[in-house]
Parts: sequence; structure tokens; C-alpha cells
Amino acid sequence: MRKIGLLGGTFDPVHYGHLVAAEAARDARRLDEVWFIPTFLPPHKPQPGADGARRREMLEAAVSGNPAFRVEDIELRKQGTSYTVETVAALRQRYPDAEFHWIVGSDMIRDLPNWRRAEELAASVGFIGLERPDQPSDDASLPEYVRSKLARAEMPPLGISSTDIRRRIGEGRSVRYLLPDAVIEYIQRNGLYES
Ligand SMILES: Nc1ncnc2c1ncn2[C@@H]1O[C@H](COP(=O)(O)OP(=O)(O)OP(=O)(O)O)[C@@H](O)[C@H]1O
Ligand SMILES: O=C(O)c1ccc[n+]([C@@H]2O[C@H](COP(=O)([O-])O)[C@@H](O)[C@H]2O)c1
Repeated sequence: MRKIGLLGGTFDPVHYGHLVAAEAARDARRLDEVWFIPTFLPPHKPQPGADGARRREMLEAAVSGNPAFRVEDIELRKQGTSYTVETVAALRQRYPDAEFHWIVGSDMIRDLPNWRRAEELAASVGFIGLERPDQPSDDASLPEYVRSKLARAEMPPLGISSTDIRRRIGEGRSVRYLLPDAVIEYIQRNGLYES
């Protein structure tokens, strides 16, 4: 059975924190592939700055050349608010021979019990939780149905966020080495995130 990691996010824009997280999860849990799933509308966040097509194109530029990484645009095609429980159900139906693992940063782990139909989601997928430097994990406060499905993966702490990248670009500052050059070139070519 193929083991697939799913990394959902706004990716507005994708950065090295996302790519290192995906690779750390793949390596730690021996995943065959990681699929990056850009949200159409994130459930708990303001609407993205860049539209779905642009966020997908930035992701494609970022993962190109890595055969273990690919972009899955199921949520963009579906439109509406992107609920993980619905995405996982659709992917399980489409790929019955795959075993899916949802990858989350440690900031998101604490929030998992508040996700739509969280118990049903936990019954249908494993979680791989990554450490994020600014938000240390505290598994003791998690309900058993999440804890029993949660595996940990370590990654070198990278305090990179899309919010910080958007702010830097808006201020005309450098974002070099925070995200792949191909994504920076795409942002510049399309005039994204400029104030
Ligand atoms: N630097 C990082 N290290 C580890 N995980 C990360 C990092 N940045 C984002 N993630 C994880 O990647 C997933 C998608 O993140 P998202 O696209 O929301 O990025 P973000 O940088 O947190 O965005 P924003 O700043 O716009 O909120 C989430 O599970 C998040 O926890
Ligand atoms: O399904 C939910 O209720 C839910 C609530 C919050 C976040 N998520 C998913 O978690 C992923 C990361 O979210 P974000 O807000 O960091 O982009 C993204 O795929 C979201 O759709 C999902």
C-alpha cells in the first residue's frame, strides 16, 4: 500500500518551511510521496491574497524536479470552504489503495479538535505533527482520538511564515533564501504582494 503524506495549506506563498516540513515528514514516516493541497478558502483564516491559480503555480514551481512531491488541486477545483474531512474522504474514495497521513505544523495540532467533524477525520487518516519553533507542542491536552493517531516528525526549526514574506515584499525588502528562487521570480513577474 502506498503511503502518501498530505500537506494542506494556504501557500500564500509556499516557502522553505513548507518544503522542509514535507521532506521531514516523508523521511521520518517513510512516505512514498507528499502531495501539497492548496486550499480554496481556508476555514479559519482570512481569504488568501493571491488567487488559487497563482498559489498552485507557485507550488508547482517549488516542487518541480522532486519526483516525491506533487501538487493536488482537489480543493481548488471543488471551491468553497476547504474542510479537511471532506478532502480526505474524496481522496480515499479516488485512491482506495493508498494510506493517507495529514501533515500539520505544531501550531495546527492544538487546533485539530476544533476542525469540522474532527473525530470522523481522525478515524480516516493518520496525523504527522511537526515541531514549529514559535509554538511548542503540548500533546497532553489533546483528546485521545487525536493523540492515538498522531505521529511526530522532527524538523530543523525554521521561523519562516507566508505572513512575514508578504510583509517583507510589501515593504520592498529581500525575501531571498526564505523561499525558492523560482517562486520569487514568479512573484516578481506577477507583481504579487506589493503594497
Ligand atoms: N516554518 C514552518 N515550519 C513548520 N511547519 C510550517 C511552517 N510554516 C507553515 N507550516 C505548516 O504548513 C501548513 C500550511 O501552512 P500555511 O500555508 O498556512 O503557511 P503559513 O506560513 O503558516 O501561512 P500564514 O503566515 O499566511 O498564516 C500548516 O500545517 C503549517 O503549520
Ligand atoms: O477542516 C477543518 O475544519 C480545518 C480547519 C483549519 C485548518 N484546516 C486545514 O489545515 C491546513 C492548514 O491550514 P492553514 O490555515 O494553516 O492554511 C489547510 O489544509 C486547512 O484547510 C482544516
